[in-house]
Amino acid sequence: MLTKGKVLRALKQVEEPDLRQNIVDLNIVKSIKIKRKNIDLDLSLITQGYSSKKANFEEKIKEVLSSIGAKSISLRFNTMTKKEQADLAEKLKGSKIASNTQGPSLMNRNSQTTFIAVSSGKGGVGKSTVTVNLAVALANQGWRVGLIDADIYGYSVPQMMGITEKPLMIDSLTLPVEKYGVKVISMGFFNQPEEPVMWRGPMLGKTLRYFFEGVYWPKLDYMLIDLPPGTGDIALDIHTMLPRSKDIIVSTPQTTASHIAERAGSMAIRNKRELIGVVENMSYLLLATGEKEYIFGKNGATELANSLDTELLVQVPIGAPNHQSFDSNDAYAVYHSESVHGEIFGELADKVILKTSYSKAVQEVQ
Ligand SMILES: Nc1ncnc2c1ncn2[C@@H]1O[C@H](COP(=O)(O)OP(=O)(O)OP(=O)(O)O)[C@@H](O)[C@H]1O
Repeated sequence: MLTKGKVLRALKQVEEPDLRQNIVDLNIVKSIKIKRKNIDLDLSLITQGYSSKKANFEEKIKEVLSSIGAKSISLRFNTMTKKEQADLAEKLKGSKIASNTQGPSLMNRNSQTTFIAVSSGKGGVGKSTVTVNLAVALANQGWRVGLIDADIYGYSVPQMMGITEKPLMIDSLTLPVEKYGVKVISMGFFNQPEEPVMWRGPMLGKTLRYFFEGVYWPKLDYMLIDLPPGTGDIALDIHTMLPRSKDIIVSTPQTTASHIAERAGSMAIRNKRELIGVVENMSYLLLATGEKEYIFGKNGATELANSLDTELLVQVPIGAPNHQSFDSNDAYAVYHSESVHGEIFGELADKVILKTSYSKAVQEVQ
């Protein structure tokens, strides 16, 4: 016989896709009526914007209820009131709701998330391209990945990933936007396109802090941070906020770029942070014959890695992602996982996982 208890138990298997919490704990299930094998549910969606994902959600509910013997299932959807949203935001902020989310405790000492800051000494070398594609490659392997676009003035991640959606807000809590399995937050979500960001100094620090603490991050294995170029305030702020973060330095083959990248790397070393290694971008042209033409010279990044006493992780050739169309919604900087570039980023993900898992294991043993 179907009982409310059985139905609730079954519904606990259904997750709200943004918060990755079961819909019973989130107070989404408002009422359950059972008549023999017919179930009638009232559900309250967290926000209106969420309704685009309703289809998946409906399917999963029907699946779990059928599995306990329901023959007909009817669902009625509503949206939470402002008061219900505020209560939920409060609960989430206190992380009272469940232990499998990080919530605002992303930076707490016991967090299992590996923070990786991607920096470059100079702008335009492909730092954001590397961050985005590494994030996607890690997510493709099933890791839970977040990406903070900390380039507050020069944000480019939303456009690069083809994100047109805005983040969901539950009262004062912001939910990151998910694309290609990566949870993303960027200043670009809070501004109109082309609007210059006029904030300076303290506001910048506050924005960054909000990205870490005011955003509801689900539990993550990796959090990638796309730093602004150079060794300026934001880079320093991040490193003060996240002393445990590890660094990847992006450079191009030209010696000048490497020299500047070296400054970013030396800063990491001075601050006693772990350098995962160097990524050389725009290293060569891949000719139709399969040969590599090193048009900007060959040894820049190897020398850089040697001088920083670290490893050259991968060399990424010159070449744009080969999309079918280039309409404005295309993720113009995300390479297909089976392309030459995609495979190189897969290799980069493997190296990053190996290097960071090793140091994690060592930390755990100590
Ligand atoms: N391997 C590559 N081949 C071809 N074009 C590339 C490659 N890597 C990056 N680009 C292009 O170069 C430009 C700069 O890249 P990107 O924005 O990633 O650099 P950045 O270092 O993050 O720049 P900024 O410092 O301005 O944020 C972009 O138009 C990007 O699409």
